[in-house]
Amino acid sequence: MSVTVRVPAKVNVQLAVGPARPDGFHDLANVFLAVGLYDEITATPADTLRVTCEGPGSDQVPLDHSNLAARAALALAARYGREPAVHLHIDKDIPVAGGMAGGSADGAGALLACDALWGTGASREELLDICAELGSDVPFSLVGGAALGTGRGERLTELKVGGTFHWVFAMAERGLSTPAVFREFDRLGEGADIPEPAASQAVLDALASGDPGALAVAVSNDLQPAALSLFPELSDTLAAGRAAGALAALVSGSGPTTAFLAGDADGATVIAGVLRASGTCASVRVAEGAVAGATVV
Ligand SMILES: C[C@@](CO)(OP(=O)(O)O)[C@H](O)COP(=O)(O)OP(=O)(O)OC[C@H]1O[C@@H](n2ccc(N)nc2=O)[C@H](O)[C@@H]1O
Ligand SMILES: Nc1ncnc2c1ncn2[C@@H]1O[C@H](COP(=O)(O)OP(=O)(O)O)[C@@H](O)[C@H]1O
Repeated sequence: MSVTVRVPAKVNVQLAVGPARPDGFHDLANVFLAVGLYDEITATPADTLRVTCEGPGSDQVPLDHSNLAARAALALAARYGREPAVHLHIDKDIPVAGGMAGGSADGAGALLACDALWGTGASREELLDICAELGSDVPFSLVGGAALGTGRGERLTELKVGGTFHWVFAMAERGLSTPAVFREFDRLGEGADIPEPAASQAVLDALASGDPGALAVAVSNDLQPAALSLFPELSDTLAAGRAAGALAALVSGSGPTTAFLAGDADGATVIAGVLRASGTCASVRVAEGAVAGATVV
């Protein structure tokens, strides 16, 4: 018997970053939107814990116990006093090290898959606790939809979404390390008075109304200058998407994936075509949001 779980990627429609905390993390006001690019995680009984991965970028995914899927299985097994005897296979479609929470998706997916396979019956709260131990973005991968993440992003408040938003994502030739982007944020802000992060009412209202024009003027990403500083070529991708008619163009989270908001599905197709022909990115995908979080299929 096997259990397969499908988990979406995310884009941050607001990412407000506070000063570095004593523990090295940053307080955030992180407005997540789950979008329809998916990893699938299949859990099958096995003699010992084993991870395999296929799909674009899978050669950059660790297959040892540092993999977030393996860490999720180990955490659940430890909590329920059982052996983590499971083969976790990741079918990857979320760009690796792309700022779209692919590793987090695999962590949340493996947790849900093992819970179902082992009949653990963990409560939603327990699963969310384990997710928060695994990483700041992992709880959102479980929940999906749209949510405001506070603290380091792990404390979630679900948000209303009043319509479908059409996105285009441009994948870069190489990845960016999330800790490196936060370090660059600190370096760029040295000596400045960085305010405590707060959710933007304009972003929350735009999500609730489902109006892409309103969302386009409200989106923001405090990590964008740091990502552009480490990866200046991303400015060309952003410019190409804007010229193609994107209502908004921004770096997704810590990058380097760039995200383009379209007015409708046809607009997204046009933007995707222009970006593909622009030579400013490695590949291009179209996806809608909000979509559901980790789901057993
Ligand atoms: C920036 C965001 C935006 O959603 O995601 P990505 O764009 O990378 O996917 C997240 O905050 C990333 O979350 P996640 O990838 O789970 O990060 P974690 O494993 O918890 O932390 C990795 C490292 O990022 C930095 N970090 C992360 C979260 C946070 N609030 N403050 C931080 O300073 C720390 O250096 C930490 O050691
Ligand atoms: N299951 C996983 N899938 C992808 N990367 C993983 C996974 N587990 C651990 N990692 C590590 O996490 C790093 C960040 O990857 P990822 O989560 O895809 O990007 P991001 O944090 O930018 O959204 C990778 O470079 C890789 O070393």
